[in-house]
Amino acid sequence: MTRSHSGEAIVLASNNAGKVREIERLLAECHVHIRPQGEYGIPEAEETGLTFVENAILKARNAARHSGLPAIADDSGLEVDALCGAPGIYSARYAGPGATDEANLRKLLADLKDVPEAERTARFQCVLVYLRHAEDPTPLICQGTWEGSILSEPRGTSGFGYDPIFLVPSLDRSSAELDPDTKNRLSHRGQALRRLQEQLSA
Ligand SMILES: O=P(O)(O)OP(=O)(O)OP(=O)(O)OC[C@H]1O[C@@H](n2cnc3c(O)ncnc32)[C@H](O)[C@@H]1O
Ligand SMILES: [Mg+2]
Repeated sequence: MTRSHSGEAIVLASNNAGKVREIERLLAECHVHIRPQGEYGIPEAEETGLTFVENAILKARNAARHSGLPAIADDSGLEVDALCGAPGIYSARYAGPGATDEANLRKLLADLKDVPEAERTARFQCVLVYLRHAEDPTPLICQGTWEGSILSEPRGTSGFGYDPIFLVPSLDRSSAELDPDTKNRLSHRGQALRRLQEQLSA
C-alpha cells in the first residue's frame, strides 16, 4: 500500500495495443493493477494540446471522468532533428487523421529520403500522467527520452509504430529488432514508467 495510490484498479487511458502491452509488462512486476480504457468503453479523448504533457493530461482526465477511477495516460512521439522536431506530438497522425503505423512510417522515410545518415538523428519522447481522479489538481508527471536515428529502410517486426525505422545506436539494432524486455529497459516509455513507479510508491 502506498500514500499516493491505494491499490484499486487504475485505468490505462490508451487505445494503442503496443503501448498497453509494454506498460502492462512493466507494471506486472510491481503490484499495480491496470485495466485498458477499452474494457470500460471509454470514448477517445481529443488530443487538442500543443505539448505531450497537455495531451497526456487530457487523455488521463477523460478516462478518470468516465470510469470514476484513477488513470494513467501516455502521450509520446518521435522528434526528428532534420524535420525541426516533427512529427512530435503529431506522430500518430503524421500521414493524416486515422493514419496507420505503416503510412506514418512511409511518410517519414519519404520526407527524409535526401537526408544523409549523419543528419538523421531523432528521439522518442514519452510523458506519462497519473491522475488520482478527474479533478486532481496535482497530477504526477514523468518523462523519458530515447536518443537514436532514423534508418532508410524498416528492420525487424517487434514493437509498433516507428520502431522498425528507429535505430538504437548503442546496439546497432532497430527498436523493432529488440525483445520486449530490452526495449522496456532502454525506451522512453520504460524510463518514464520507472519514474512513475517511484512516485507512486513514495
Ligand atoms: O493516444 P493513445 O490512445 O495512447 O494512442 P496513440 O497511438 O494515438 O498514441 P499517441 O497519441 O501518444 O501518439 C504516439 C505516436 O508515436 C508513436 N510512438 C510512441 N511510442 C512509440 C514506440 O515506443 N515505438 C514506436 N512508435 C512509438 C506511435 O506509433 C504513435 O504514432
Ligand atoms: Mg493518440
